Amino acid sequence: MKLSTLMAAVNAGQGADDRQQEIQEVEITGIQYRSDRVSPGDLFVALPGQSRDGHDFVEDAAARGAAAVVTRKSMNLNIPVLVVRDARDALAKAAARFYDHPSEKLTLIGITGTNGKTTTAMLLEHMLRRSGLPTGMIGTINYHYEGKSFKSRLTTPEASDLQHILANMAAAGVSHVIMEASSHGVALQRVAGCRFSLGIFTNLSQDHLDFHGNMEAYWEAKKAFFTRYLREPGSVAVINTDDKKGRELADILGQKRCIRTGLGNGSRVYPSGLSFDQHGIYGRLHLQSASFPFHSPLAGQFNLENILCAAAAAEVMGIAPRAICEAIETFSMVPGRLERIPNTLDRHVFVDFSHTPAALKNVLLTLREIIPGRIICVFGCGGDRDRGKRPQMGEIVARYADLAVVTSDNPRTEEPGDIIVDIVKGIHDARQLPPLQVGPEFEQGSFTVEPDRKKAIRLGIRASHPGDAVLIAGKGHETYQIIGHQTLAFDDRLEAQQVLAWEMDDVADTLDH
Ligand SMILES: CC(=O)N[C@H]1[C@@H](OP(=O)(O)OP(=O)(O)OC[C@H]2O[C@@H](n3ccc(=O)[nH]c3=O)[C@H](O)[C@@H]2O)O[C@H](CO)[C@@H](O)[C@@H]1O[C@H](C)C(=O)N[C@@H](C)C(=O)N[C@H](CCC(=O)O)C(=O)O
Ligand SMILES: Nc1ncnc2c1ncn2[C@@H]1O[C@H](COP(=O)(O)OP(=O)(O)OP(=O)(O)O)[C@@H](O)[C@H]1O
Ligand SMILES: N[C@H](CCC[C@H](N)C(=O)O)C(=O)O
Repeated sequence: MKLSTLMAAVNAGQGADDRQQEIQEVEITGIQYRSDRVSPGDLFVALPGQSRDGHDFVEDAAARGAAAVVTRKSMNLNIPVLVVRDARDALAKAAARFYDHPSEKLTLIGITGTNGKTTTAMLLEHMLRRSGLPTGMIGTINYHYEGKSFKSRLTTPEASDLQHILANMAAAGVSHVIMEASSHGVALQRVAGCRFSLGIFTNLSQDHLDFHGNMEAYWEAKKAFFTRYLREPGSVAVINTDDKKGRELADILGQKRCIRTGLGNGSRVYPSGLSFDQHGIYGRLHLQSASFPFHSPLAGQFNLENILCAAAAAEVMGIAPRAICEAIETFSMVPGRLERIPNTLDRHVFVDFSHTPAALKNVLLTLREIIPGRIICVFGCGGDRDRGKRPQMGEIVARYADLAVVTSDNPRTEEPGDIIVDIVKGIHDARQLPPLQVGPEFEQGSFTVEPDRKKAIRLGIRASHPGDAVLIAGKGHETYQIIGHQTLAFDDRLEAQQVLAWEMDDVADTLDH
């Protein structure tokens, strides 16, 4: 593509360069925002970063063969320099133009909210797929379409990666794409350049304040997805109005543009006759055009909210209510979300991606309702992330679990012990216990600290009795642990399986003797 075409798309001025005609003719063969990934012929867009500035990598990009660069200030280089006011906006617009606006060839559905995005997205995908629609998905666990699956580095990919993925999906014949729109994805304009047909809001609670600074800014980012990016005529918002901020959002968007879901008055998609047990959720689902009985193998009130959002969206996409209810019945699990680790020891061992206070509380309350025995929670909090969550999560576990093992999540560049101290403070506040006691066994107050996650999982499972639940929270589907700058192989599910296998062997040995 000619550079002139992209210049028009991003509305760029030309910095310190008078070779006007020559520049317009430059051929661009790709778009890149990381200098170390530049190939000859690429347009390099220098983004402002949190720790560094893309401007510092412009020369690196040029040395690797970039054909032109987009910057926020004029620079002296021997390749064209296009100056823009907003480099993130330019990246998104240039990529959308370069890949020929793929979102306009697709029905694009964006899901935002603190918790429940992946679950709702996968449920909706299941509903559309069962009805024969060629569907793609972009989210935290991976992105996939037409039998192909790719690792996700981010929940919402950077704008140029996103446009590239969408273009590949459109070229492969995908008609509907469901994507998770994280608050970073909105605030950093990764989704600019996308045309959305439908947006879903699940809920808002504390997370990511390391990035947004305060709840108001976090809320603004979520809201902006609907007010800034869901603006096409005919586009629809599905909103969980059992959530307080959901109600606020529905009021802002107005009756015509949104479908309210939930138990509350005024919901257009709602359940009745509900019951919950170990085998899931039962009831009747009232969609806009019809109602049918349903059973979902998923557990808990929070998953009911995800089901209502996905069902309302599927109906807007033209799926028949009966088919929606049948799809709910056959959707049993999202990897790493209340994923049960099977065993013959009568222990209910679950791995769950709850890494926010609200998620942890909901999951613990759900387990309390469906599990007869005690609840043992093995958990930590991520390093280099919202510190305010830590004492809150400690307090929640102190209140809603019977035993706890406080351990490391992904410490990243923080000292694991410092993160644990923040968590334990919340436990003390809730239980008014004496100062932290570190030890291999459970101390008074029924919690212990074991920074090594492998050992912590072992401790948690070994402390359980038949009928008890062990919730290993925080890392869900993750197959790694980030310690310092290293990403090491680690999977809560495999660790739990190994401990359970040893325990089962011990039982077998005891029976043999
Ligand atoms: C907080 C955040 O989102 N940071 C993103 C940001 O990184 P940054 O500001 O730290 O970048 P930086 O390292 O300072 O570098 C500045 C610029 O120089 C460029 N650079 C840097 C080094 C180099 O050698 N060459 C080069 O060109 C970088 O590409 C970047 O454009 O810009 C980078 C490039 O665009 C992103 O990859 C990076 O995401 C990081 C990896 C990240 O972990 N983000 C997480 C927090 C995130 O976005 N999560 C959300 C939320 C998920 C949820 O809801 O739970 C997600 O959507 O995944
Ligand atoms: N609707 C919900 N409300 C509150 N908690 C939820 C809800 N749905 C799921 N959870 C909890 O949040 C965890 C993460 O769920 P899910 O992956 O669906 O959310 P997400 O928004 O995609 O998360 P992330 O943004 O971190 O990728 C689950 O393991 C569960 O504990
Ligand atoms: N997308 C989220 C996932 C957090 C998962 C948790 N295991 C952690 O590392 O804090 C983040 O990067 O903040």
